[in-house]
Amino acid sequence: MRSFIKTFQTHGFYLAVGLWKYPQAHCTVSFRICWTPARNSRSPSSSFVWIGAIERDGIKRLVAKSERFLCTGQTMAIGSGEGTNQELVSTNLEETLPARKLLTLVIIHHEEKVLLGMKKRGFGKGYYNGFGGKVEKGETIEEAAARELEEESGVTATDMEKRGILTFHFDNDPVLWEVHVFYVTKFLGDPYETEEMAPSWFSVADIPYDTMWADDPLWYPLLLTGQRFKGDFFFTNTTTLTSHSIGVVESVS
Ligand SMILES: Nc1ncnc2c1[nH]c(=O)n2[C@H]1C[C@H](O)[C@@H](COP(=O)(O)OP(=O)(O)OP(=O)(O)O)O1
Repeated sequence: MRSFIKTFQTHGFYLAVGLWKYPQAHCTVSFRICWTPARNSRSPSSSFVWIGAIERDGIKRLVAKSERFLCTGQTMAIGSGEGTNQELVSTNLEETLPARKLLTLVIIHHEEKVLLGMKKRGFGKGYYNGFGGKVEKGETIEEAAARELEEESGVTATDMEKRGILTFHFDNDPVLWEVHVFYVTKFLGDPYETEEMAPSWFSVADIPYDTMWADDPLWYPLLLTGQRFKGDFFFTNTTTLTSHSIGVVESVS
């Protein structure tokens, strides 16, 4: 986290600005407060108080309106203000963040080979991919990853490790897809074809990127060489990758 708070005095007003950056959460929180000091305890000053904003994934939302307050010595009373903040979206921080759907993706790398499944139905049909799906209510991301792997390939992971977080942005869907990528080298059972996936082993040199999601060649090499990573991928028409950013990170949480 990076942060700063600064105060200024100008034309009889005080101004405080603060900024907190949370790079891992792609998030910046800022505020501005402007006030006039009380001249004495019987002569309260009034002013406008703060504007708060949160910026996430490049989208800035204002989350607090200006309010008038009265300040007498140590006592501050917040009253209804004349906020002129036209861009106000909500005073509830949670409501201002873009909605996210959580998904999992498990890649098995065993004896120099990678297990991929041909998706037989639904989203991504016709692509080879790892095994995974949506996190359901009441389960952790790790539980969802283990469940989806078993449901789609029939195998049980015994050394699952989270290695990456991929965020997918679609031009036709305001909801961001946050995919948590897990790496597995040990498992129980033999993979078999299920209703959703037909599994096959590929040597690393023969990974069929031509029949995979367009982002895959950008991060599989990181995954398969032991790195941790975070990336953002922007798609139009669901499958056309138009831009991306990806970085190696020390830890993924
Ligand atoms: N662009 C990209 N690259 C790599 N992997 C993925 C994407 N987009 C994705 O959605 N995925 C992954 C993430 C998930 O593992 C699957 C999609 O999950 P889905 O099959 O829709 O989820 P389920 O819960 O299994 O769905 P149901 O069919 O059961 O409704 O692809």
